Amino acid sequence: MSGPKLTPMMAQYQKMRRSLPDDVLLMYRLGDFYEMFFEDAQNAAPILNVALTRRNSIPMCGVPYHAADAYIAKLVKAGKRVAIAEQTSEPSPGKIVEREIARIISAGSIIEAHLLDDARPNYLAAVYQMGKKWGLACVDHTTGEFTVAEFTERGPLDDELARLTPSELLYSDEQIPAFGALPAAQAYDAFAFLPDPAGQLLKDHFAVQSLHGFGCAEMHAATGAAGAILHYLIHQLRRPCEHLRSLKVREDSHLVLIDAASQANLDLIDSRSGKKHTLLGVLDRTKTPMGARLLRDWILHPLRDLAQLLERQNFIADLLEQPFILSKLRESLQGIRDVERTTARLSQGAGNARDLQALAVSLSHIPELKEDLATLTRSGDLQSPAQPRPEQSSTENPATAHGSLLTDHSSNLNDHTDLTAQLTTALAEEPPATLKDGGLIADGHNPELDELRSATRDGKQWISDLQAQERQRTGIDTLKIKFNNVFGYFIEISTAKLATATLPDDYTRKQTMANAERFITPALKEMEAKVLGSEERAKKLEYELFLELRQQVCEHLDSLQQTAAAIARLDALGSLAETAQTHRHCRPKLEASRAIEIVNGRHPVLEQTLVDEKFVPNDTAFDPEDNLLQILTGPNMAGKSTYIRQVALITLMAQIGAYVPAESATIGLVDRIFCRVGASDDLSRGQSTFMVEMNETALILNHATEHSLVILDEIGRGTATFDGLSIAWAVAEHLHDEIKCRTLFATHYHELTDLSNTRPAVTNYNVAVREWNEEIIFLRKILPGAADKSYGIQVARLAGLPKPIIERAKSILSHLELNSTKPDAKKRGPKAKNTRQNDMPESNAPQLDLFD
Ligand SMILES: Nc1ncnc2c1ncn2[C@@H]1O[C@H](COP(=O)(O)OP(=O)(O)OP(=O)(O)O)[C@@H](O)[C@H]1O
Repeated sequence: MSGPKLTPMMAQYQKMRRSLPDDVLLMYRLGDFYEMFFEDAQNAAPILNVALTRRNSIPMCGVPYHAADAYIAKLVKAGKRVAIAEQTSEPSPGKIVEREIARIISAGSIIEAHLLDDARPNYLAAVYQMGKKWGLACVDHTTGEFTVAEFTERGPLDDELARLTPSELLYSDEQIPAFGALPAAQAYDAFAFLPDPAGQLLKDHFAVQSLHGFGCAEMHAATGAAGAILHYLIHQLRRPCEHLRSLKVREDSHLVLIDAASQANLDLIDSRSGKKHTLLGVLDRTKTPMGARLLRDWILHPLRDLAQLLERQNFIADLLEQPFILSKLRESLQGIRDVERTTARLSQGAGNARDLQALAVSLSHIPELKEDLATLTRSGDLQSPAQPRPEQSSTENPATAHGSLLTDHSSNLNDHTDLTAQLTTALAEEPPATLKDGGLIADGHNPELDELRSATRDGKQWISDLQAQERQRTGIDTLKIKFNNVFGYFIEISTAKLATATLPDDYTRKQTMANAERFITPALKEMEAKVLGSEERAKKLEYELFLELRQQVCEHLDSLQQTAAAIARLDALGSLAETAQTHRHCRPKLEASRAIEIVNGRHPVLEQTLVDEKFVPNDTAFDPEDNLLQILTGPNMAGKSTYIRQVALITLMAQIGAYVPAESATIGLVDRIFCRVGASDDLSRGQSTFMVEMNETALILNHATEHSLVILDEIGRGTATFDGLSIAWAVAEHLHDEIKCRTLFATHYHELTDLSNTRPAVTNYNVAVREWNEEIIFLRKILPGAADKSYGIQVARLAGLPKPIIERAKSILSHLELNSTKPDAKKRGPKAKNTRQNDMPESNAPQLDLFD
């Protein structure tokens, strides 16, 4: 940056700027403003919508410091990282004010509540590849959650990233080809990822001899990533990391794996039609942000572990048996704020008195929660534990399952009575958001503060009494005592009154206004010094007392984190119980089998959002011996996709421990759920409809096991009919013969129904419709057997296709049916031919010989 000679201040700026990575914007405190210069100013001004000016030909822009948060938020949302340089010395003549970078704010490390979504975590992740291992580490800096995982294939790593959707993703700057294209990816110093320095940094941070205690001593790829995150937070972003207390290994062998495409296809947490139309939208009745985040995590990470699932189910059952306790528990939770994020913020030296107050309010509800749990335990004990509940699996021990989660909750809920009392008595009723302007601490908490406050009050009273005295002394009845920031207190007399009055000798003229004159007296200034002095001292003292209180909170960091986690679990389970109660969900029987039996199952989301129609329930039965691959045919719009997704969602809900929308259900636990639906382009990755479809199908064929559940909605439609049908046929055969997984296959290829003739465990189903006066009536009922017709043209008419087109289509259809060589073609409907002729196809090529 050549140009005019730099002032000492600009030289200081340049030095600081050079110490930062190029893409970090530097906001540099200058009095009441944060200023940006050079390219930073040019980049930031349009994002912030502020004027770009020039001084000595240096481009600059600035924002007032008191409104900086909103501006920083805009920059972070625009994907920028922002360094904040604060003044660290008082201005003094002839000396340049010293400045230091206080912190760097980046999307993955923000802790400011207004920049965050309460209901979702905010992850900073790192990935690292070592040979055939992919390591992943993930920190939620807002809560202190720190996890690691390792993968032996790249696909599951990408799936987990899709679930976590980190706001920022670090990768080694030597591994750009592997990770550079991932969303939010950012290269970071390769050295920080090396197992030795990374492991050492982790050990130093957690003050442990080895990482064995965390179960990840041998996970070098993952701990490399974890070490790099810590390095980045501490050394580059300069963030306090006290609240990162342990490392947790995410074991995917305990989880039902759901790949990124299936997650999207099942509308688990996001959907194009909004949150209301997602599974999370239906299940989330949580009362606290912690509960909301946990429930979201459960939906993305269903469990395979029967014991854990039964624990969750039993707890929900207990709550449902005691509806009074359920509503009491939820009422208590209502009063609890984000203990997890508040504690994390306070432990990082951030947060204000309102955070302390929110914490105190939250903690004050813990005794009620504990009481609710105690009542549940007592009522649980009254029911004979020797009698398993009818819905329970025979493999469980009901007494243990009932007790352990309750005991767990109770013992992890620490009521922190002393801390709560201390905070409640110390804090003012309505403290401000600022820290240094006073008003934080309640009267009666600190004698010195009380004295200073009363001195201020007395002084102010003296000053206000002075007005009456001075009016009497001068005979001017309009004389006023006023205050401003420049002169402090002064006496103001209108020019008109002055003309006729004689002022006392101790009046000194201070300022002449258009219609008035301002004066001071030694007595007034003396009292002013006392008032302002004590006010200043009081503010300082309040700030110190606040820091003391914050420090006390930090001393309870571990137990507060533990309490927050227990609240989150109670809230998530309470929410599932409430949903079960409201929507008449039933407790599914869980077992380690390959069966699924659902009576009168409903689609959890659609049944809540249907407006004109009533949802029609349907049964499902999978049996490993003779009903493993179900082929579902039926007209467009009949309800095929809804039905097959409903089965996947019920299975998934059962495996987060929730109740399910059915009259009864038995779910043989699945290890993975695959859901491939419809054809969609992935233009952003430059893939055609057909390629996306085949990629997803390949993923299923390569990864499904006999314990998986596979939902296929139309495969092979993105290519020529014969090719598509052949692929669909071969896929179905492979799933049935080789993988032997439970599969629901919705298709318009009616030919596929012939598979049931040669395969023992293939069963055909169709969605019932009725024809009436050329109209089609959807009955939404799944019946055994193949569909007899497609009704495509009727549905097209319902959709509003012009009449001439419909008529023409009908005549083409009857011609096609007549010309088809397949004996039962007429019964089954049209078989489009792979032809480019404009008029009727002439060819008589047999369609199904391929498979006969
Ligand atoms: N069981 C049901 N009860 C009530 N309405 C239903 C039911 N199933 C589906 N519907 C309604 O029918 C609409 C179409 O359902 P769906 O998309 O499942 O049909 P489809 O057979 O898969 O159609 P296509 O073959 O064209 O993809 C849904 O949006 C819903 O409004």
